[in-house]
Amino acid sequence: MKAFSAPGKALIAGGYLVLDKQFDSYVVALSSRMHAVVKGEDSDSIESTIRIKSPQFLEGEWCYKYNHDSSNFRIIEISGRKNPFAEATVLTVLSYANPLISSNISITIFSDPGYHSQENVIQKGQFLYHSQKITDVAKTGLGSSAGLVTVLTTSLLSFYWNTLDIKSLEHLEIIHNLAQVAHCQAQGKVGSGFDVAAATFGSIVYKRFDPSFINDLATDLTKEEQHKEISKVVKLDWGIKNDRVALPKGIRLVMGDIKGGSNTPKLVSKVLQWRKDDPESEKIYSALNESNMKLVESLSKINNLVKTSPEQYTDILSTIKELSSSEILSETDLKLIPFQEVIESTSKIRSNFRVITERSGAEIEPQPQTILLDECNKIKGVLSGVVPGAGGYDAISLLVEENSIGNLLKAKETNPIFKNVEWLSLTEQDIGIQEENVASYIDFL
Ligand SMILES: Nc1ncnc2c1ncn2[C@@H]1O[C@H](COP(=O)(O)OP(=O)(O)O)[C@@H](O)[C@H]1O
Ligand SMILES: C[C@@](O)(CCOP(=O)(O)OP(=O)(O)O)CC(=O)O
Repeated sequence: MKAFSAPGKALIAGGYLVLDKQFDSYVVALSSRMHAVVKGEDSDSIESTIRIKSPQFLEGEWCYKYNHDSSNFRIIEISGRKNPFAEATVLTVLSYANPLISSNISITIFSDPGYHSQENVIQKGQFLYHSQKITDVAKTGLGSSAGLVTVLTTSLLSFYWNTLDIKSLEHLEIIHNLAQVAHCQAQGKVGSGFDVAAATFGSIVYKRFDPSFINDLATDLTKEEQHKEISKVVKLDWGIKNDRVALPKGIRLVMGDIKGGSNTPKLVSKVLQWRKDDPESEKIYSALNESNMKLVESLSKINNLVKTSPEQYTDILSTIKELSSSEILSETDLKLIPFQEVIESTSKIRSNFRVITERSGAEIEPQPQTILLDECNKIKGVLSGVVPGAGGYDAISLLVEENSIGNLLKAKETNPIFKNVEWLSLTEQDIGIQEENVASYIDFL
């Protein structure tokens, strides 16, 4: 038996731009993780089974069978149940590993509470159990399918390859590329892949791959052809950027779930159409990119400060704790410059998002979110706040001095503007795929 986990994500800079491979984005990996426990044995039957259980959801079990004598990798789910993400992952890893002998594999999935709505649940240990099917439970937007696909890819591959080493960058890239293929095939479209990249590598500055790596994959192939095809594509250098990052010590990411929700594909299609139609769009994209990169740079400056002057840094944090963002901006102490740059670049990211909102009609930072974020900025210790990812009414992400979290809780109690906000109990955990101790899941298997 082995166990692995992969993190959820928040895209704090680079929404929409990340769809285009000329732009970098900043993705934070979260402490809400998707887990998988895998066990399996070889068998001498012609038929192999891969059973995937997700006991936190009603009817959360899918059993895929395939026949070793068959000329192609065709798998069937024995009771006709659908889980496109599980199915595409099984098929992709199977065609890559091309096992010579049959096996029976069982994988149990556990997802941390942050991924789904916490209504009508029973808690067992660290996990929440829902009374509905996975497709009927509301999501919070942390990227459950990317987490699932990535952790499933890792678990299955670890069964077929007992030399799999998730500490090796080369192996991680194989996991990543396979997971991207499976995720795009299950979604029926090739997105930017930032969620799968964060699930694999952790917090990163990310630049996407060329969609042709996946779009050009041939279909209707024999087993040998399919194995060759996927092996060739997985080995290629996809040219992505996945530079590891982490938020500076003492600065916490806080996610506020907004009771509302937006439809990412609809927002994306509006923005892409606007980008084609509006002659000003390239200028606006370029200004947004500049502010994104300024944010990345200022966070990196703060990280350097932590390393080079740790004592001074502790003093700066205790100053910040007492100030709102506008008060930080009016300070003249030179040591505060990188923090002022975080505030200014975030403010520019937001104003560019508002320009796109107005010109495209896609509600990325609609007015209620503007009011909410402006109100957050008045709270002492809150450095900055944005609408993460595609924006809209899904969530807000704040960067907060770690001892000031109490100020947010107080605001929720006293200020009616925060009525629809639920502060999620998660934070950054910058590590991607990691191996876990099987013993911690035994009670739930
Ligand atoms: N814990 C889980 N167990 C089984 N399947 C899961 C789990 N979490 C996610 N999935 C799969 O991912 C799908 C949700 O994907 P999607 O709609 O893209 O949401 P998200 O934006 O969270 O990735 C589910 O319907 C299911 O197929
Ligand atoms: C617009 C985007 O660049 C970012 C969307 O980020 P979200 O984090 O909002 O994504 P979902 O979880 O799929 O809703 C589209 C993309 O990169 O695919």
